[in-house]
Amino acid sequence: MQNQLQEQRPFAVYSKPGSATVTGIFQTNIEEYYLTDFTKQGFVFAPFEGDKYLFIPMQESDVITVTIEANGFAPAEPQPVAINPESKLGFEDLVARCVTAIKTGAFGKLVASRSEMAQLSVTDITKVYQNLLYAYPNAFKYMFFHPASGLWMGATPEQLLKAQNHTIHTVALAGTQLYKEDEEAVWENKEKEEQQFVTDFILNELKDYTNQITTTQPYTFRAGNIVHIKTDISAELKEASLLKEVLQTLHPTPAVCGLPKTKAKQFILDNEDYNREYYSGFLGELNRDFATGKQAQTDLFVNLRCMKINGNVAQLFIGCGITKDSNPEKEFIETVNKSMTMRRVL
Ligand SMILES: C=C(O[C@H]1C=CC=C(C(=O)O)[C@@H]1O)C(=O)O
Repeated sequence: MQNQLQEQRPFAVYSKPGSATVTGIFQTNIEEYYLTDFTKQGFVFAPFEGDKYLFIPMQESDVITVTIEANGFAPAEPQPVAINPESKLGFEDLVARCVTAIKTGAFGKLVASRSEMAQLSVTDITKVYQNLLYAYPNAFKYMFFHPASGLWMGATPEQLLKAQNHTIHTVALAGTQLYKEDEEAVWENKEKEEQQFVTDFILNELKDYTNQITTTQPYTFRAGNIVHIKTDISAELKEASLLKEVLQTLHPTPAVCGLPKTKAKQFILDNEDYNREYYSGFLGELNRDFATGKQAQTDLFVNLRCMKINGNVAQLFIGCGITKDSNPEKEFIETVNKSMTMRRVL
């Protein structure tokens, strides 16, 4: 990884939820590749906005898979975050604007986000990635570098799309509360309704491209120090060649953008005062499982609980779903809670 960084060659290192292995795809040249042909095999890193998807093609890369050695790393509880009053007010104002827009009836839901800076306490970034690996076994943990994007890391709980030949799998994720040991999460009707809304949207979007759609019951799903409501959704693609269409239908998901999707995206671009870049984009394997070498396997995740690292400073990206009942201050606190996912490993 250090070599790739020094020579400015793209790479992706990642470990899937529940997996005991880490896979690395190391591009052997410094070319900038973008995804144009969705039948190609490689690793994709897509932004929130636009269709310039960074791509590390398999043919131009060395692939290594290693087993994670147990080390017993226990993430420390981070120091309380010093809250910047200006960014708190700015975010609360954004949430208030979202609520007003939702109340006009134009949106069912919007996702407001912000970024904040944090100092790294270690100089070796591979150590930060190791911490992520040990701290979040059930997330998709990655480190990605490309000269066009810079260095990113994250531990995301949200699958965008898993495809094995014709069978696809996605999730509807919404609702957030702090994880409490030995206590079952109790969800308010408002949160259950919001999550059902997301499930219904996905089912409706998939119906043109798929048959035999099945869903699980909504269940509580832990992601580090917080929990969400999740429904697993599976379906059969009418044709394998529809992968691109399905992907573009699902991205950006209601968990990171809002409903209706196109209008919500424009609202975000007009109202957020920073550039999301690759936060709330997506990333992962396209048409190949690199650990096993199996083809026709796609495994993509939404880029959440992530950060961009520059020297010893990390830019953390965090957002939350806003509905007509949202309270701006509570939503700000939720972003602080979510930021702990990253702060605990820095
Ligand atoms: C947008 C984020 O989380 C999403 C995923 C799950 C639950 C969410 C929520 O309850 O607001 C968010 O929609 C983020 O972590 O930046």
